[in-house]
Amino acid sequence: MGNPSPYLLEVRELKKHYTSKSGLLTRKKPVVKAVDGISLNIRKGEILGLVGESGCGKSTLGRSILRLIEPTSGNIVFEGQDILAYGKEEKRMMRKELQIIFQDSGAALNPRMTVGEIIGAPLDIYGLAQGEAKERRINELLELVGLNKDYVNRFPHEFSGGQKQRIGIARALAVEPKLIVCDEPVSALDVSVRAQVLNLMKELKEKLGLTYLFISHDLSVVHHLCDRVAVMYLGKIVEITDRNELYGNPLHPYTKALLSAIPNPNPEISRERIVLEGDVPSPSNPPAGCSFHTRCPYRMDKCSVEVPILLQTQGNHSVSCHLYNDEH
Ligand SMILES: Nc1ncnc2c1ncn2[C@@H]1O[C@H](COP(=O)(O)OP(=O)(O)OP(=O)(O)O)[C@@H](O)[C@H]1O
Repeated sequence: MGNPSPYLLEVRELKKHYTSKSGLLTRKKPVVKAVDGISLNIRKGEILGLVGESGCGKSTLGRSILRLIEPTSGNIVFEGQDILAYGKEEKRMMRKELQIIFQDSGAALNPRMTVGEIIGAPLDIYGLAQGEAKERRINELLELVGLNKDYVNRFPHEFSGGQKQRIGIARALAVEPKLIVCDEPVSALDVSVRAQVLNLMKELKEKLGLTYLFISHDLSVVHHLCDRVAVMYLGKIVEITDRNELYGNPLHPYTKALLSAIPNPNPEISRERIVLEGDVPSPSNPPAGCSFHTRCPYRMDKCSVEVPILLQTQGNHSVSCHLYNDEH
């Protein structure tokens, strides 16, 4: 039976609560609500950006989608199948469809393996190519990511940061995945090579019909690449909409503050700088009501009591904030 849903991936009410080991001796174990009830969809061929400050739960969400971390509750539906219900073998096969690219590609590459061995390993694991066919495929993958096929016998330490990230991308592509979770893939790179790697990722997406969940704390990078953007704060999505809508008409005070911190290339458009008060609260003890209210310049009395729902305001634009919930 085909997949009647228009979405490649559907995440429903996903939670990942970590139970800290340091609480073993105390009566109540502290629970870190890293992902706390997230719902989102990704269409085939789309790039969904996921932004938010450090510690808001972006990586936990990305890794939970691949089941590299087991979620606490919720549903993850990929091509119409609930992947959280998968057993060991189904999960192994699922990893062929869903791949990840990490920020620190250097650390993710085995220093004792040659580039050919690194890229060839997934081909062996899934029995995709052997002998000459495997060699051809490795060369093809190197070419695809813009690396010379003569590099095949070199080791990771012989490459620059940008080249290592290209090797990581080639390894992820080896199994012909449908969805790639890109976890801060250019954050560790020099500014001069960032654009090259981002352009490569965009080209590969078009050429191979890929779909990305693109995690970044850098809103300029997300603007360059993504079709839609989800903004995350303390384990929850606070706003999600099309890229141009988010950058042109941000609704949530947190999104407005994040955008106001990006240097403005056009001096004719003056943007009010919103400075947030205080630090991000701990996800093991999030504030009651709207979790952003402790830092929000527009907070009202009800914000410290009631949790706002993620409400669709117009078209594709959803926001969770009492300022808008009251209007609709
Ligand atoms: N294994 C773990 N055990 C307990 N807490 C964890 C664990 N992994 C992450 N956390 C906590 O969960 C929260 C979310 O972390 P996560 O790494 O997902 O955030 P992030 O938005 O990706 O941050 P960054 O951009 O810094 O990587 C943080 O408070 C973090 O300390």
